[in-house]
Amino acid sequence: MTKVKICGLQEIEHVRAASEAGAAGFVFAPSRRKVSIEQAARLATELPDSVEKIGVFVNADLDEILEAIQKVPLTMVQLHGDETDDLIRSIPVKVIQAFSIRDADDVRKLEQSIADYVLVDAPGIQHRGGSGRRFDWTLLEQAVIEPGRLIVAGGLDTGNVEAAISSLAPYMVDVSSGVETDGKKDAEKIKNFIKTVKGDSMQHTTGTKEETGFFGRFGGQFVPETLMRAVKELEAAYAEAKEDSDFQATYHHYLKEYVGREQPLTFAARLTEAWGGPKVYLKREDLNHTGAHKINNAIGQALLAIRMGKRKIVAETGAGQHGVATATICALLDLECVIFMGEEDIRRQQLNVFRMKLLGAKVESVTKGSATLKDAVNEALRYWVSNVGDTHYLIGSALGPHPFPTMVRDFQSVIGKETRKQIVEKEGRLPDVILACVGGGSNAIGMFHPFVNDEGVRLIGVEAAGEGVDTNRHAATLTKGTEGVLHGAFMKLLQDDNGQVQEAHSISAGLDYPGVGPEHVHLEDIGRVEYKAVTDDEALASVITLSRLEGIIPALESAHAVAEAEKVAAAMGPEEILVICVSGRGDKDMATYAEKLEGLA
Ligand SMILES: O=C(O)c1ccccc1NCC(=O)[C@H](O)[C@H](O)COP(=O)(O)O
Repeated sequence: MTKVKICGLQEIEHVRAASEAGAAGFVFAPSRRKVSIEQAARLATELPDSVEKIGVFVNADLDEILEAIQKVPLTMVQLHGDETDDLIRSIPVKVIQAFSIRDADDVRKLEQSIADYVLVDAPGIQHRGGSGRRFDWTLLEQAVIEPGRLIVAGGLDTGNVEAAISSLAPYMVDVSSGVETDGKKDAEKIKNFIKTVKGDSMQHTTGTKEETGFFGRFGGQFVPETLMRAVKELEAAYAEAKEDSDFQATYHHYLKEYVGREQPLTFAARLTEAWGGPKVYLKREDLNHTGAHKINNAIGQALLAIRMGKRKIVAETGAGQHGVATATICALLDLECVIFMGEEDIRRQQLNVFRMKLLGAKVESVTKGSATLKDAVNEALRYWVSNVGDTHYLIGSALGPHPFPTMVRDFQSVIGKETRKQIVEKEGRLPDVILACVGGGSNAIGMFHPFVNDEGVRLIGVEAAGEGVDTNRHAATLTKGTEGVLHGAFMKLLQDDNGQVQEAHSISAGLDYPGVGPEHVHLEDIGRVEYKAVTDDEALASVITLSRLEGIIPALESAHAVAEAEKVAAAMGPEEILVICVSGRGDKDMATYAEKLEGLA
């Protein structure tokens, strides 16, 4: 499906109108539409991650382009001048090279372009682009250029864009003048242009229909009638909050002042040397207040609950990290807090149980089923059904009925956004490989989401193989599971032939879950993310590796990502870059480490 770029944005209301487009353009070249880097950075915060942020330059020097990539941050760069191939090669994000089309010679020039995309435009009048004029599309009939690289611009509007698409079949259409009235952007025209191009099929471009809660075929709202009202209320409240700059500012205030963000992307020098392959970087979610990534989501949802007038929170917890994060934020914001936790996990995570109680939460022990995370989610959902009037269910992973998977992903995307900015600052380019552990999948989806459109970045999720994926004691849902409904969403899960949910096993309580977030299932389905499984023993060995080489004792969950990273690194070269998300620290796992690693540690 053809993507839309709205170019020359300068005002917040127009940026918001462009939020359903595939791309937004900021002009840094001389023009009446010119913006400063600082202005573009402010405007870009209004756009969802799914929208490409494109900087338009005319013969700018590399330093200016790099500064804008870093500060806005830009995901693509559009060059409208006489830029050299050397400059194009030095740019660490995807590049669009613009060509003015007057005759067949111009068409031959664009065929030689080394850029990722070529943009065809009418010759400028006062400036190099944004003229509002069309060029002769028939000149492109003989052009040798893959449609997947072609972007059409120049004099497009709602009246002619369908004809441009049917005659040129481009990857993207680009408009500026055609969505303006009296030389200023017009929000209605922007929305109409997007609607005209995308029509009813708008949601299919990424293979997701997030506003209806589906990622491809996965997700949805499979809940009893008694919960439907609460789920719909939450959906509407989150849709509003997401667009509300005051809500976003409050959320980011807590991330900075309370959680301690941004967290470093630490270069792991000794690990790099020991593995003898790529440069290894660690994204340090272990340094967050409360010790793991879980607090990023707990803060967002607690603020949303208050916005909805709900001052009681129910949550589930496996390893206890989400329970502690929830109890912490409830203490801070004076909310009543009930946490459901499996009896088996209470035994494994004594320290976190005490922390939750100390913070004022009520911890309810769940003895049903395997007495682990799945059973805790069941009980938390039951509690929510009975108390839905004044209680918010603060789910801890990218699971559950819509809007939970999208909402949790959005709150956790701070991990990937920071990583993206930091690696460009440190290395001037994006990494080759990123790994994160997957239980329900929240740290992984938060890390992966800002990179999903970067085809050159290999994304690897690591599940728990427990005692081996060929035994019946593992939690490798994506590797071994089959499609079905669990906890309100269509996903992959471990189930028997009668659809009965099977018990999962992992030494790590946070990965010990028989389902997985629906967006991960979709990303596996379309082949964008690879999912691997690591055994209990391999994870334990990596706890020692990271502790001894970097002085970082990881959580058992994060150690799974480290173990797979070691295997992946073996096939990589020294010029390559690998990033591991260290989702949490190992304090909570000390009893397990003392028992299992005695004699080794
Ligand atoms: O918009 C400008 O003023 C501009 C100035 C210098 C270089 C590029 C510029 N704009 C790029 C674009 O807006 C689009 O790529 C395209 O040219 C839009 O064309 P149109 O819809 O005809 O305004």
